[in-house]
Amino acid sequence: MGSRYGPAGAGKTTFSSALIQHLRNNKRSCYYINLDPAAEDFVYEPDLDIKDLITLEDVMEELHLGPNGGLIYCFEFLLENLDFLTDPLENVTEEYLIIIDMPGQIELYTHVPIVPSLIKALTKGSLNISMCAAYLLESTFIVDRSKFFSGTLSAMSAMLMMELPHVNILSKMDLVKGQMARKELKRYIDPDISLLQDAPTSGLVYEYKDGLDNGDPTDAQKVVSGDSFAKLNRAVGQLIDDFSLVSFLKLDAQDEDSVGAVLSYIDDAIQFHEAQEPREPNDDLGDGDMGE
Ligand SMILES: Nc1nc2c(ncn2[C@@H]2O[C@H](COP(=O)(O)OP(=O)(O)OP(=O)(O)O)[C@@H](O)[C@H]2O)c(=O)[nH]1
Repeated sequence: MGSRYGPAGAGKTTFSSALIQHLRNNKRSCYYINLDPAAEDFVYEPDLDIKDLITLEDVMEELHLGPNGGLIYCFEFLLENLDFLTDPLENVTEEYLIIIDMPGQIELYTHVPIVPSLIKALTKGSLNISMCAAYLLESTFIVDRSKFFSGTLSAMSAMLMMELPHVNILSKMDLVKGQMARKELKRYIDPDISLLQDAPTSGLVYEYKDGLDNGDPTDAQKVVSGDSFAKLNRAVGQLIDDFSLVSFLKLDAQDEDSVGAVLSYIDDAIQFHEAQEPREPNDDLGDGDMGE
């Protein structure tokens, strides 16, 4: 099973459609699930759509919630009604690739334990599905290095939270192809932290009295610029380098070879995961416990 997520507009739904087309062309079965309660236009109608359970529009209107609060509510509701998702999946056999298209809001993967609970429901128990997460970051972020590294950090944070085989993808490669030398592009595919160290150090960092951040910059005891940013960039770069976890696959959703290449990485990640010894369940650990 592949689950697609990443920032809004990164190309998740387009990739899902391209993947379905590719699977069809290669006579492979797939089962397409939409878990974005605000998604509307689909090239391929989902086999299962969260909107048949709950829609973001209804939640925002009836509960007077904003889009982010509404989205969290929709997912909490889904967790309370998990049969909606798990019952149909009981009948989906192993040869199917299940594609789950997820909403773009990154909060869902980094701030609240909703997605890990969902993953647990699908990977454990009678379903026992082998999952792989695919994180899409738009390649045009490359033009702004800070934005690119911020996306890289989000990918890392989500990887740690989800604890799944994970592929990171730079989407919309057709938009940057030809605009950047291959050698330069390679520095983003396997992030080269010196890119971050070279990043501009303009901007301000505020330090608050007694470390108290009341959100009001006028209270700042000391305003630091330049050097502090350079130091922060170095520390963040070191963190990314130390983990050595983040590298990107290139995707142009309009190019079938590119879609096929990404899919083969996803297949490999799933197979590799399946070949691993199943982890012993540890019932002593609560849901919030990160384990070892
Ligand atoms: N040039 C180019 N455009 C793309 C590609 N993939 C997606 N797009 C465009 O990017 C826009 C957003 O794509 P979506 O697939 O809707 O992105 P998403 O991540 O599902 O968006 P949300 O569901 O809003 O989070 C659309 O206009 C797509 O046509 C690509 O590989 N190349």
